[in-house]
Parts: sequence; C-alpha cells; structure tokens
Amino acid sequence: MPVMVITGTGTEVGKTVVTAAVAAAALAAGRSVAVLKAAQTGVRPGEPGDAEEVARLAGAVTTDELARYPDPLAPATASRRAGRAPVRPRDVAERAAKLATEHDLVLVEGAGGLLVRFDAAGGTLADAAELLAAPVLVVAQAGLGTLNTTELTVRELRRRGLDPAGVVIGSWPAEPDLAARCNLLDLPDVAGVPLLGAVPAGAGSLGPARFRSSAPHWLAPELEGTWDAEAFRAREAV
Ligand SMILES: Nc1ncnc2c1ncn2[C@@H]1O[C@H](COP(=O)(O)OP(=O)(O)OP(=O)(O)O)[C@@H](O)[C@H]1O
Ligand SMILES: C[C@H](N)[C@H](N)CCCCCC(=O)O
Ligand SMILES: [Mg+2]
Repeated sequence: MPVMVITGTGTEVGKTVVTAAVAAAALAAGRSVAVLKAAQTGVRPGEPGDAEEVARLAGAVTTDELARYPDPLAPATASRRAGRAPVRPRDVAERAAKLATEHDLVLVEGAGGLLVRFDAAGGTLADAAELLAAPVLVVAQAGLGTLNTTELTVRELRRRGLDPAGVVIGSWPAEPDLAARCNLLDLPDVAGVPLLGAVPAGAGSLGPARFRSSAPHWLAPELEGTWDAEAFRAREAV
C-alpha cells in the first residue's frame, strides 16, 4: 500500500515541512499525492492547518484532516477539553487506506511525536501505522539532544514490528555547530536506518516555486530525491 507515516522526535521538529518536501518530490516525479493530517490541534476552523501548509508549499495534493481541536495540545487532551469525539487509530488507518485507493502516495502526518495520544484509550499514530503496516519516516532535529530522541523513536517502531523508513533532519541550520555536523554520522548509526535527507532551515518560508524545485535536492532517492548523504557529509566537513 502506498502509505507512508511521518512522525517526529517531538513537536515543532519540521514534520510538516518534511511532509511538504516529500510531497513536492513525489509530484515532480509524476505521482499523485494525498496528505492526511490525522488530528490537527491548535488551529481554529477556517485557518490553514498542516495539510493546507503542505499544499501551499508542495502544490496539487489532496488534503485531508480527520478532526481539529482549538487547544494547542495532544489530540487526546484537546478533544477531551473540547468535549468532542477523539480520532482513533482505526479512523486514521481507514481514511489513509481509502486515500491509497485513489493516489500513488499517501502521507500521514501525526501530531507531535510517535506516542502522543489521540484518544482516552491511549491510541497513537504508532497504532495507526501498525494497522496500515506502513513504513514510518522519522523527522529529527539537527543538534544536540537528537541522538537520544531519534533512537528512542526508532526503537519503539522496531519493538512494534514497524518499518522505520529512515530519518530526515527537519531543519538543517545554515551554520551547523559541532553537534549537528557530528550527527550526520551518528544519527544513522544510533538509529540503524539511513539518513534520507535534510531540509534547510527557512525552507518553509521559501516561495512555493522555489520550494518545489529545491525539494528533490533535500531528499534521498528513496524519497524520490537526488540528495546524497555522503556528499552532504563531505560538504559539511564532518
Ligand atoms: N526547514 C524549515 N524551514 C522553515 N521553518 C521550519 C523548518 N522546520 C521547521 N520550521 C518551523 O518550525 C515550526 C515547526 O515546524 P513544523 O510545523 O513542520 O513542525 P511539526 O513537527 O510539523 O509540528 P506539529 O507537531 O505541530 O505538527 C514551524 O513554525 C515551522 O515554520
Ligand atoms: C499543538 C502542537 N503544534 C501539536 N500539534 C501537538 C503536540 C502535542 C505534544 C504532546 C507532548 O508530547 O507532550
Ligand atoms: Mg506539523
């Protein structure tokens, strides 16, 4: 099934920007793409959510969102506070599977990190990925602290029998410090999966045309891009 789940080591790590880059690269390769934001929190009705942000940056994707709750919190908490029904992992899996019948690629973005709860029963994006048997891409931060959170995330994916597709750095600084540069070697080592890209800091502020033409160069061939991890490491002088 052409579904890829996009999680991160936490919130604000660049999942949406990476989702947009993967979508843009897939569109450039001639594939049809749907983006499903499982549960959108912290956004009011009528405001653009993460799925719309992906469409703004990447172009002609189908956007979908199962629910949105106004409080900028975990979906389980935000739905409880709103007095509204939560999104369950089964809902996410069913919607993604339906979109997969109509698109070449379906990207499912969670909220925050892998084990953020969607409902009072403790359902998470990891449960949805299990139902879908979908690979999971992990978006990680560039600098100090990311080795631990990335390894924890990938270990949990493996413990569940899920396939960690790889790691993408959500926001690569223009002037990477020592930790960020060393992480280009250490991240794939501790995670045991390839580094599949690095999206430059500020990419989300590029104009859509520039974002779309650049996106394939931030991502490895596994993600329809042309990015070369070895060349990137050499350029960054690790
Ligand atoms: N490469 C980037 N270029 C520009 N801005 C970025 C980049 N990565 C992250 N940001 C900014 O950092 C913030 C968090 O990014 P993003 O919305 O992608 O996080 P997220 O991991 O999707 O978080 P959430 O859990 O809320 O979905 C946003 O304000 C975004 O504009
Ligand atoms: C509001 C925010 N941007 C995300 N959509 C939700 C992040 C929930 C994180 C919960 C946590 O891990 O403590
Ligand atoms: Mg997001």
